[in-house]
Amino acid sequence: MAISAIEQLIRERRTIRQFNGQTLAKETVINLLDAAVWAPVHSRKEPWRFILFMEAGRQQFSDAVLHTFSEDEREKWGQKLQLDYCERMQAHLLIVLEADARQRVWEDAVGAGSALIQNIQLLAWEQGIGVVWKTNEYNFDPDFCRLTGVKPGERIIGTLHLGYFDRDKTPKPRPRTPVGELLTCVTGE
Ligand SMILES: Cc1cc2nc3c(=O)[nH]c(=O)nc-3n(C[C@H](O)[C@H](O)[C@H](O)COP(=O)(O)O)c2cc1C
Repeated sequence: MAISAIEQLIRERRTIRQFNGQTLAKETVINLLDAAVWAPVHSRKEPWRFILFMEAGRQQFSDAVLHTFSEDEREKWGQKLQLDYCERMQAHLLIVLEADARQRVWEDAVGAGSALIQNIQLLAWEQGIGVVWKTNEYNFDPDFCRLTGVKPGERIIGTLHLGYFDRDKTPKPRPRTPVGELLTCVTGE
């Protein structure tokens, strides 16, 4: 049986960590976000906001990451970071949620935010744009938050790096467990 376009997209999408530096337009990223917000949300108020670093603004993001590094790490990784974050990657997008001490409210917000992130990843992939979704330690660093404009009371649930990539360098998929090994099916028979 032929698979649908959306199934193919879901199966083919891969996390991209190596970008080729081809210019990505700001409008393209905004259009991705504009569609991605149609993710399911279990609250009256959408729980998210976004901080986007592109073009010369990438330097601010890169500097904020560098700020969280030790002297040794800066020495070792500084140059590569500059190349990756300010030249090869085209956009850094922070997905920010309002923190909430109530477990259910928070988990609903993270669930909705995760659905939104997958929407972005799939829509981007469809256009040949690669994405890596990162949850680095720096997401929890108050200095990093301050330097990137994340407000007190907000939490970053994902940093997305976006950009074009060379198709022939698409990573091989990590195998998934066959569903038969994961599924308990109750049919009442
Ligand atoms: C919640 C979450 C956090 C992730 N954080 C990172 C990360 O910090 N660094 C990274 O390189 N990849 C990260 N990834 C990407 C996964 O490593 C990737 O999805 C996984 O290797 C499967 O590869 P695929 O997306 O190509 O199927 C994250 C993915 C998810 C869902």
